Amino acid sequence: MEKKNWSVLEPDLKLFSKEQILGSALALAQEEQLPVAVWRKPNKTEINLLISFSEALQVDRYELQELKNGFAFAPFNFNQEKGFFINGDVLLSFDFDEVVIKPVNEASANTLQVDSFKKKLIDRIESDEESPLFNQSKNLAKPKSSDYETLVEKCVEAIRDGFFEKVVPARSTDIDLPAGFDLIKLYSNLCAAYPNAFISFVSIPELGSWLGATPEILIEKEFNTFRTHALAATQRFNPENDLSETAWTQKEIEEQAMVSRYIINCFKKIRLREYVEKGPETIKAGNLLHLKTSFEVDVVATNFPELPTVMLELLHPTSAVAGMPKEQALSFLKLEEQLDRSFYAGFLGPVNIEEQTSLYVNLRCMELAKDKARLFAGAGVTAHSNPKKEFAETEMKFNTLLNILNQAH
Ligand SMILES: C=C(O[C@@H]1C=C(C(=O)O)C=C[C@H]1O)C(=O)O
Repeated sequence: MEKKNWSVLEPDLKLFSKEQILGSALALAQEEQLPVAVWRKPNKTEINLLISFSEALQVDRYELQELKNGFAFAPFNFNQEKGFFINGDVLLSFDFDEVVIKPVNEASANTLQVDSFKKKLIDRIESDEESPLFNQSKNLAKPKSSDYETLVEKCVEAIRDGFFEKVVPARSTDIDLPAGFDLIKLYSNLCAAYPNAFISFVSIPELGSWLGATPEILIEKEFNTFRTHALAATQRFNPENDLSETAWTQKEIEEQAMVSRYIINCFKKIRLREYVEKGPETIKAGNLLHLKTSFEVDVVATNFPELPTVMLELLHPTSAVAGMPKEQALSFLKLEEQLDRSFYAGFLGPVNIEEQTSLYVNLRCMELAKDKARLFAGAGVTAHSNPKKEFAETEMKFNTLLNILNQAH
C-alpha cells in the first residue's frame, strides 16, 4: 500500500476558513450521532478535533498503557459512575492556516474511512447549511436548590469539629444562551483569551455536550516524563501588580500545601521517591491567580511505565476539588452539597495521541443544552474560610466563561 504523507496541507480544504471546517465537522458529527472532542492544549496554537465512527466506550478504569488513541471523559463520581472513552478514528488538526486530516492511528489506518469522511466534510461545508453543532434536544435536569453560603458555614463547622481539614463545596448556575449564540466563535475567543488553559468541547450523543477552559492538569505523560500539579488558592488578577510579588494569606498557603501533601502521599503509597518538585509559584489563569506546585517523574529511569495509570487512580478526585482527607470530605459533600456535579471536576483529555496523554481536571466548564447552559464552580474551604468570600470566588470562576460568552454572539 502506498504510504500517505498525512502531514501535507489538505489542498481541498485550503479554500475554507478554520471556523467553517470546525463548524462543519461538528455539524456532521451531530447529524451522524458521532462522539467528538475538540481541544487546544495550554501554550499551544494547534486545535485538534477527534471523531469516532462508533459509540463512545464506557469504562470503569483507564488503563492508559493499553488504551488505543482517543479521548477520555470521566465524571466527578468516577468510582461509582462510568467514564467514557472516545476511540479516535479521524483527527483534524488546525494550526494557523494549515489543516491536516489524518487517521488517529496511522499504523492501522482505514484510509477509505478517512477519505470518505473528508469527502463528506467538503460536501457539508459547500452545502452551507445551518445546523446545530451540539445536542439541542437535551434539557438540563432540574437543579437542586441550596444556599452556598450556608453550605460553606456547615463546611467550616465540620472542619472545626475535626471531621476533615479541607473541603471543596461547589455550586451551579443556569444561564440562557444569548440569542445568536455561536459555539465556534466562543471556542476561538476562549482560545485567544486563555492561552495557558486547556480549551475543550466534548459531545457524546447519549451524554450531552460540555465546554471548558481549565487551568488544571491532573496527569500528563509526554514521552518519558510523567507530570502532575497541585493547584489551589484563588485571587483576582490585578494587572498593576507584578505576578512574582503576589501576596498570599496563611489560609491560601495552607490550602494549596494540602494539595501538594496529598500528591506526595500518593507517591509514598507506591514507594516512589524519585520525583522533582517545583514551586509553589503564582500562575495566572484568565482573570484569576492560583498557587501551583509541579511534580515530575522520569518513568524510564524509575522503571515505572504504569505510573500514569496508577497515579490517575490515586489522584482523582484530588483535594483541589474534593478535600482532605478525601473519603471524609467526599461523604460530607454527598450528604450536604445538593449538586449533581456530573462531569464537572471529573477529568478529560487526549490519550495516547502522538505519544502523549494529557488529562485535565474539568473546571471552568459548562454543560450545553437547548438554549441554556449550566456552569459549575467550587471553592476550597478551610477552618479560616469566610462564606461571602468563597461565594464571590465561585462567581469569579463562572466569569472565566461568562466574560467570553457575553462577547461571542
Ligand atoms: C474547584 C475549582 O477550582 C479549584 C479550586 C481552587 C481553590 O479552591 O482556590 C483553585 C483552583 C482549582 O484547583 C473550580 O474552578 O471550580
